[in-house]
Amino acid sequence: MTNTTTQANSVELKSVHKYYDQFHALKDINLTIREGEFVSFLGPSGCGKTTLLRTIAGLENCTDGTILLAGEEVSHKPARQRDFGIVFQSYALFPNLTVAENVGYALKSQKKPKQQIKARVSELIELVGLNGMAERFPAQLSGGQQQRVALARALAPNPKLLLLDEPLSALDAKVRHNLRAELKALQKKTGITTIMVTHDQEEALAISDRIAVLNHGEIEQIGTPDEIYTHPSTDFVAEFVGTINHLPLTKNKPAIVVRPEWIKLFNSPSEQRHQCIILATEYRGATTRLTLESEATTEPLFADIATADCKLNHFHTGNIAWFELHPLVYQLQEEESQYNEQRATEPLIKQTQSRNSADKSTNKSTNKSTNKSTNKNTV
Ligand SMILES: Nc1ncnc2c1ncn2[C@@H]1O[C@H](COP(=O)(O)OP(=O)(O)OP(=O)(O)O)[C@@H](O)[C@H]1O
Repeated sequence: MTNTTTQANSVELKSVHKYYDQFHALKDINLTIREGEFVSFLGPSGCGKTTLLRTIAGLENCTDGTILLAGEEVSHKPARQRDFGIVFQSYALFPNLTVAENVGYALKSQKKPKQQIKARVSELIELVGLNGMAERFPAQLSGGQQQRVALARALAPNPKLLLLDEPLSALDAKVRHNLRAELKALQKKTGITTIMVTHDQEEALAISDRIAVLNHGEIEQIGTPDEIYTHPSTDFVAEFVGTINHLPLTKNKPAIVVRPEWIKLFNSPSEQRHQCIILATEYRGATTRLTLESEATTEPLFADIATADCKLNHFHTGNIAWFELHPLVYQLQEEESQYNEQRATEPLIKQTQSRNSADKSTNKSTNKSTNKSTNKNTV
């Protein structure tokens, strides 16, 4: 991607802080969202996701820092002067207006010509899959349908930015799942720059181009779903976005995150397999979560095994089995080693210009100590 600040519909935050009286809710937020990107703010309750979204919208003032929308500074502009559409968890539709009237509401307020409003409303009703429901009232719609209306209403004035505050949380699992896929398709079709707040890691992984993981008002990591899941930069990110086992595989190699589905289980030994006992099983439908105890590790391991394999191989509580790690784990460890070596040598190069060689070892150990995850298990 090219320089984001020149992109028409990008969002840029520089050193943004937000205080509620003495409480520091957002701490030095630096973030660039590219035109057409779908970015999710993910994190536990109270970490500041909604505050960050509302600050971008101008529904909260930022205490310090700069916010640019489409290259224009809006840090102190009121919400009505920022060009966004917003969808809340609670739908917030006008109960006394029909679907068509709800969708066309903003256009009517802008005194657009009637024919233009009618055409745009029809286009949007079709876009969100509500054909034939234009004359219904919100109370005559399901939750998923109401959220489609809210989405159409937010998109009607053709805003530069779409803000979604937990838009799917109030829906039941099946509807949420379907609407999530539709939302992603719709966002790609319209190309609108979108920010979504969610506390649901699976949802964020499924729908986003990039995810910003927040913790205590700070961005812990921003990256693609795969970067966040496979290369979490802190223990907090690793544990929030899935389950982890920490395994330093060989001495002098970095400890890395091993996801439960990266453990393979067998009912016979081999050279690279480690014997274990199955301490517990948790049925999850397609997969079963096994807790394994092994002399090769100092802590129990979590392994997600296809339920069909568990049945065939009698992986039941109390039984003996043998585990090995998926080859991906060794590849990731190699990548991690190279990355750490790079990090350790970069400052050294700079230092040789100004310091003597005796400083090198100190610097290297400092870098090592900042590496993520100290580990307990050894395989
Ligand atoms: N108006 C307010 N006055 C004082 N503190 C507030 C206000 N709004 C939010 N906070 C505090 O700021 C912090 C962040 O709140 P925020 O609603 O942004 O969190 P969140 O990550 O969206 O959480 P959730 O997922 O539960 O909605 C919380 O500790 C909250 O109590």
